[in-house]
Amino acid sequence: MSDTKDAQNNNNSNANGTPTGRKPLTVSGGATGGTVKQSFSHGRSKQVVVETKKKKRVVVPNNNSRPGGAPSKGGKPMSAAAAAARKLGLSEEELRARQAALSKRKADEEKRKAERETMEAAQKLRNEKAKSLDAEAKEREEADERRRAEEAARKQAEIDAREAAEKAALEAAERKKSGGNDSAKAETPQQKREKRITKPDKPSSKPAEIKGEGPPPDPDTLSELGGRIKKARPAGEEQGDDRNKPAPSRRSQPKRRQGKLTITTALGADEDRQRSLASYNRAKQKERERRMKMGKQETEKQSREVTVPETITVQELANRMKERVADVVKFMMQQGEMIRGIDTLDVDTAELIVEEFGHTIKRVSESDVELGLEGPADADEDMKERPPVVTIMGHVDHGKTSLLDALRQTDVVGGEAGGITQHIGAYQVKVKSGEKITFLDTPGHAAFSAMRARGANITDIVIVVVAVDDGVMPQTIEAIKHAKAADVPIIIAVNKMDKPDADPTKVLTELLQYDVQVESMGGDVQAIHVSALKKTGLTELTEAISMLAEILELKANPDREADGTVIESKLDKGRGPVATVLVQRGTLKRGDIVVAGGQWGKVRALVNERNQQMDKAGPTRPAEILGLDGPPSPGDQFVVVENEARAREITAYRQRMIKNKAASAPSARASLEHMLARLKDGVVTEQAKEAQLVVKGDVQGSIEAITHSLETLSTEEVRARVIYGAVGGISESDILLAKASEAPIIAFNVRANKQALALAEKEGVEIRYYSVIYQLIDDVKATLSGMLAPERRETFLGYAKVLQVFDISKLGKVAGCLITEGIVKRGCGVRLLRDNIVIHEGELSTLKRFKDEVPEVKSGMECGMGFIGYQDIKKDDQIECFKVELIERSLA
Ligand SMILES: Nc1nc2c(ncn2[C@@H]2O[C@H](COP(=O)(O)OP(=O)(O)OP(=O)(O)O)[C@@H](O)[C@H]2O)c(=O)[nH]1
Repeated sequence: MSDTKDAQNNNNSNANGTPTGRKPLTVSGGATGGTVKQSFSHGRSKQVVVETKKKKRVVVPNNNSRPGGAPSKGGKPMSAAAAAARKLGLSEEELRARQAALSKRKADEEKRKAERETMEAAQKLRNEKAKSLDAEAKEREEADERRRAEEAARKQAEIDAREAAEKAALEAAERKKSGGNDSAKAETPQQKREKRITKPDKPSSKPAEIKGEGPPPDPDTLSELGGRIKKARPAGEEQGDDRNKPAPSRRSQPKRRQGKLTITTALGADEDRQRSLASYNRAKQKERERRMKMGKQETEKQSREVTVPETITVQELANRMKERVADVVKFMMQQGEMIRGIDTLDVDTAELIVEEFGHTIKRVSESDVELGLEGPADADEDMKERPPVVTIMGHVDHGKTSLLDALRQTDVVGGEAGGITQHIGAYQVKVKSGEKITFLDTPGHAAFSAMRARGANITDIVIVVVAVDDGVMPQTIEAIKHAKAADVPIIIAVNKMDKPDADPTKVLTELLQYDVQVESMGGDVQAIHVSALKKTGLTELTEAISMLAEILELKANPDREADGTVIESKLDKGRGPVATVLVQRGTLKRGDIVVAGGQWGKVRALVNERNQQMDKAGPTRPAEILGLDGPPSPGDQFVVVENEARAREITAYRQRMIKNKAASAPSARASLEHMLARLKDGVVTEQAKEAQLVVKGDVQGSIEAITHSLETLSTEEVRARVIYGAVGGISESDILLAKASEAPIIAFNVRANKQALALAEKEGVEIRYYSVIYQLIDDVKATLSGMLAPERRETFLGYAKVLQVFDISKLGKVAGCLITEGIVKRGCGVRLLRDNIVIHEGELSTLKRFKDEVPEVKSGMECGMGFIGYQDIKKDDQIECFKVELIERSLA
């Protein structure tokens, strides 16, 4: 390896002649090459090519040698840059590059700095701008606050000034009254000032006047005006009246500068403001009171014509006057009357109030709502023929129902449409001649007489059915009376003519007694012999009806709003309230708004006796109507009205009337008049016992019949009263009502629903079910009999004479007696007689023979007798002993 070293040494000396002690590094790159002879053992050698790689040179600062160690060309002196570069151990280019880089960096830094400064300046500018905006907003706010405060103060000043004016005016008036003209002349300057201040018409200018004219108000005036005149100043300032503007007070000046009005300053620090707002409220209140007092004089107030019925609530009256209820109540309080909004006023009191509030009253009757309900009368030319309405009456079992059934079958339409299927209280048949007849299907029992009477009133013809075998009976006579009272012509139907030995002449002769003279006997009453069973004489009967109808010239105007009468009503489970009505005038149409008694509704459906839907029903057409809000009462009038509002108004009035009637009913019984009447009749004045009942029935007619029958059961001692009677099944509300009144429920052909049953069981309400009216009446009769006070029957037992009176510590006074007559029994009734005068009546407490209590003591024996709660027994007193029995009574 020594060869290699040599070669290197050669290379070193060749490249650089300077003795550096180490091999100089060459700048010029690239590999330098050469060959070396390499000797091996055994004398062998080899030429080896040596390649030298250029290495990176490490620059030592104080090393002056250049890379490669080459001196400058030609030995010329180096430039300053070169020297510097050399000094740094860099080439001139490197130095220049380095310097350029340095100067570039410096320039960049300066540029960035400049940018930063610009941005900072812009930010600063923005901040300043925002600050100034904030300040402006603040200023604006402060200005607004100030304006508001000044406005409030100005308003306050106006109010104060007005008050002062009123006061001054009042005082002036008083002075005028008391002192006449002299006092007016002797007006003090202060009064004059006050007058000026309170000029009423220009309130806005008043504060200015206060300051602008005359001397400042003296302290007395200020105190009279509540010291508020001073506050008018800000208003004057606002108006720009600077002439007499006082120098702003020191107090107010800094406040303005303080800027924004805070809650603290408003509530605490600013006493002026607080006082001002409070007094503003007071002034407002005063103003209201003044308006209330001087309501009549208010020029802007509208005077109204107030419609007032006989009674009106305070609330309603206030509404109609367009006044506040509180004002009306206040006014009445001033009159010494404490009333509330819900209280009812009579028309005279209402008039007083109405006039006080500056209105005029128009007195009306409450029933005026019904005015014009029936519509105008029909003109003759509008009248058209209508079918007759026929009612069948007669005595029980004379064949009314059978005859109605037979007549129903005469209907020629019936065959085609399946016949009359519904029992709806009224139906129309078309007889062979093509004429129509409407029959009212009224039951014949006496209990239904009230309904029958109504039937007679709406009917054109009455058919009195008399069974040929039975003749004229009480209800036959009643039927004739009803028909005559209603001035309705009669047709006599002598029924059961199929019976053997039928003698109609006997019946017709009998009728003469009741002022019914048939044609065959020279009268004008038609008598037809019929057999409902055999269906004979029916054509003759319908012909007689048609003939009579022709004579009666029955007409009605079909082209108008319908009205008529309710024949029957019920609460149908599926269909709701259903009313059978008979149209008497006009034509009832589906969709019409109908008022029927206290109920109203829109006719949802019209159904005929064949259960067919109809679009309309003309005069004397019976129809069931659906859509009412409740079942009306039989006999109620129905009428078609123009709109729902009218319907509501009328029904509300009618319901009120019904309620009033119900409310006044019990008090009428307990009235003085009633009591006097009873005394006159020699009736005992003891309060009658009352059996209260809740009646639920299938149809309204049954309810009426039951109520009527029960009323007839009542005596002076006991009375049955139906507190509630309604159509429909028994509901929970019925049970609750019955429970509240401790009344049993009478269910006629109706049942209770599941919930009602459970409730009845829970509440212990008794429900009695009936389907026969007689049974119901008998049951109630038995109940009433039970309520009758039992008869007290007294039986004489014996007499005892007091021989001696003992005072026994535990028993009190005990009389040692001798039984002079009859027998004395333990616990019997006793009367203590002294000189034949009854001084005590009571019961025996003890009856002893010697020391033992005994059940009885007979005549001639001695015994000890003590009285319950009575001690005043004396020697020689007589004791009458008697037995009392209570005997049950029953209604006749
Ligand atoms: N022989 C005969 N019996 C008749 C005739 N009409 C009715 N009856 C019978 O008389 C009885 C009573 O008949 P109804 O039609 O129920 O008599 P009503 O007047 O309607 O009876 P109430 O509804 O209870 O008032 C029944 O048994 C009928 O069969 C008739 O023309 N001839």
